[in-house]
Amino acid sequence: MLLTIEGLLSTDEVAALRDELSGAAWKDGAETAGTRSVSVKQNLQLGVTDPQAREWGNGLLSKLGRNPTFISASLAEKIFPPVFNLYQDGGHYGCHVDSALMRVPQADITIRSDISATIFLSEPDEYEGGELVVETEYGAQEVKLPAGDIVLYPSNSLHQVMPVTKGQRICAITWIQSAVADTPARSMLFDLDQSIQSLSVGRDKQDPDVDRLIHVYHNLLRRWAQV
Ligand SMILES: O=C(O)CCC(=O)C(=O)O
Ligand SMILES: [Fe+2]
Repeated sequence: MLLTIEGLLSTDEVAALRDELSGAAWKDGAETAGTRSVSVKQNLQLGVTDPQAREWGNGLLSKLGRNPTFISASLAEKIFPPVFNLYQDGGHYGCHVDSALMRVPQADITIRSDISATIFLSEPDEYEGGELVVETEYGAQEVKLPAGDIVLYPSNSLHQVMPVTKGQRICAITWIQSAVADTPARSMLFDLDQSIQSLSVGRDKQDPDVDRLIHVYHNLLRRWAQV
């Protein structure tokens, strides 16, 4: 499931974050690449060990934690502290799948990456190239979203960031361990939840049909969730 959520951050929130990031001490992203992906990764990064990045990342985590679509789609159990990426001068990230297990530095936590997420912090007209290309069961999909939007995709999908040939592409990325690791199961739960939400509108609070669907939702979640 490849899902985009519009307006996770408002225009003002993006502007404030961009302002802070403009003075940040960016590091070579190759330092944090896995042994194989190091050969395909060319960007600048602000990692979890940077106290300021940690603080800005926490701001993003609280936005995610309050977004109903994100909550319903991800069923997040654990979220990796967001990392900030900057691509420029041909910077790119070649085709890869994300590492399955990610240890959170300075914390005794390991996260299994079920879902990968990119929060776009540059407007599409600020840079050329830089599309996030994700292989899906229906073929490759190119993603280049307005600043403040987020895309979620399964971490086991092959994906790449095309070279940024002009301007700068700044984004935040994170990985989510979901209570439901299986993508098709999680996707069905999301569809069911979305339908329950829209069917509930204008109906009695105790509508028996909506109630039955809610019971089905929870009983499927009980069957599939691992916590
Ligand atoms: O910048 C992006 O949109 C994704 C980057 C990526 O795939 C990664 O850092 O693993
Ligand atoms: Fe990736």
